[in-house]
Amino acid sequence: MGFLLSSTTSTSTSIFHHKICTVFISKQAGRQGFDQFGALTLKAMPEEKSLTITNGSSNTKTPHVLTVAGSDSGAGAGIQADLKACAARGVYCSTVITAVTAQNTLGVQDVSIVSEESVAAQLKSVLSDMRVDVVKTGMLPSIAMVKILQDSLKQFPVQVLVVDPVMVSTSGDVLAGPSILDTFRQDLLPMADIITPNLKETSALLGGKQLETINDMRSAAKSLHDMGPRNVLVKGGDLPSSSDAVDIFFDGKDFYELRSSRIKTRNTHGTGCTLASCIAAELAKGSSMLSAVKVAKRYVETVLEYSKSINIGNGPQGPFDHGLKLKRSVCNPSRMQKFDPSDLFLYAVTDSGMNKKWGRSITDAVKAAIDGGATIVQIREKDAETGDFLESAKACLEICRLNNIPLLINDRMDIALACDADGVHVGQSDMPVNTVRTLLGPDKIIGVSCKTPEHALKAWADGADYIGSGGVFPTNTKANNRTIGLDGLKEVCLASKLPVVAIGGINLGNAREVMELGVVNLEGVAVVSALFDRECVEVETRKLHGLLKEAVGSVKV
Ligand SMILES: Nc1ncnc2c1ncn2[C@@H]1O[C@H](COP(=O)(O)OP(=O)(O)O)[C@@H](O)[C@H]1O
Ligand SMILES: Cc1ncc(COP(=O)(O)O)c(N)n1
Ligand SMILES: [Mg+2]
Repeated sequence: MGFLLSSTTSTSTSIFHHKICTVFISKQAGRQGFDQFGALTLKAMPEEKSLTITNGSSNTKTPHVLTVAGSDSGAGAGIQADLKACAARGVYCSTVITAVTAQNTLGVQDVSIVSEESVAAQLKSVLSDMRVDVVKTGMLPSIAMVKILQDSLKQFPVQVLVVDPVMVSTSGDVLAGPSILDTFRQDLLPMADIITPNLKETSALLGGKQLETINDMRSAAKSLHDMGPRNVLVKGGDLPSSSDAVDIFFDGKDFYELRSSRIKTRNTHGTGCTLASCIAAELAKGSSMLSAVKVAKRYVETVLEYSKSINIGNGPQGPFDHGLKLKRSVCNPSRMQKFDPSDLFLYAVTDSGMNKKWGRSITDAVKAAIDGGATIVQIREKDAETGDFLESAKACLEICRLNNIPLLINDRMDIALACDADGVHVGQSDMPVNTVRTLLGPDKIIGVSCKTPEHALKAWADGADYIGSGGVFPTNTKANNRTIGLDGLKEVCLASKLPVVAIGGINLGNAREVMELGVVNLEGVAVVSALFDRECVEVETRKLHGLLKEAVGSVKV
């Protein structure tokens, strides 16, 4: 994905742009950094006009955008897009609904305008109580609503106003008629810190001006700026002559050409609302205007690319996936069922050293363990490089998913997230369990190594799903690992509110003793050497599986 920004002064005659990866070029000198989408950026510079939000105690303030817009029943645009965009960008979003539209991927079927009293009351409710940083407007379907907004903001001022002068949807349907134009020009635009019209809206605001080239967009941005807004972003999503998606940003002094690749997709319904909300969200977080616009554009490009093949509705214009989650659950379904403690019955933990010693790949090792009856797999690659570890994890995950066996990653939460593994197993000195739970979310499996009843109780309180307790017997796999013995294991099991898997030196010779401890929450054994430091993993796993079944007299499918 390329994305380029170039800057020229308003007096310069030509816009220059260099399509070199993701480097932004500015005539102004500034510090370089990377934004959250990986693009090299120029940090806000002293001379750059900044709309930085100053919230006294800004460290503890939750950034808050209020969107004043119409509802879209198809949830691709309008209020629904604004809520999703703000959520995706980590900003709280409250809502004032100005109209209820019946919309889908075919277009707009009905518009019902909310009463002026209700809009005024909604504005008052939110603005009088909640500390709103940025107000973002979308569909304002009547002159009265613009006036109400103006009055409300006089009574309850906010620091920034982002105006998306919605008039025509991407589908071409009219959402605010031409009678509103004078009010937009005279009242709304002068209040705005930034306006974000699309080409049709730009043309309408300028009395029907033809817009066919990037130069036309540039002069239009200047004309709109003359109407009073502090900044103008003319969006070129619909510019037919351009193979890239080019927007022109003008701050009254400099023009910036924001260029990204044009994603080939039908799923562009709501791009305008999303862009404006994302700008508002970044401003609420304290960004300067130019950085906010750059991040928002990159966000739109990223979500369009990610969502290009999702399939919602039968019409020509589909919505996209603000949260970057839908495709994963459709194309790469994770194990949908919840964690089942009986999965811990025969827990195979890989060891890169042993696989190397026996000349087998990690995927062969995992496959053999599953064929022999392993009921859960953990990949433990202490020495692997991150890139190699990720590739191994992805390959093992494919095998595990085919066999409906959960795959956990030892310690490396980043690897688990990157490959969408079923969970992680952490030790006492790894990332704290409550942090792992926050980062992995409620659905992933988290296991913790515990040696004491105190560890076990903490694991439960912190949100783990199971504990691994040991080393039960002496083992070579872990240096300096205190052995707790069968008594220690039993003590931990009795204290634990979570299911337990025993670990440490367990093999065909002692597994029976472990399973016969007679504590209900001891679900199984985790094994490294007894499976992987052997010539034939499948045979060893099968033998251990048989022995465990005999020991508990139950069958694990
Ligand atoms: N196919 C696309 N690929 C990449 N970016 C796009 C695409 N379509 C629109 N955009 C971007 O989405 C944003 C919204 O633009 P636009 O579609 O022109 O506005 P609106 O949705 O209000 O009609 C702009 O930043 C534009 O460049
Ligand atoms: C309620 C509502 N507000 C705004 C738009 C503009 O949508 P788009 O971003 O597709 O131009 C819309 N279609 N519906
Ligand atoms: Mg659009």
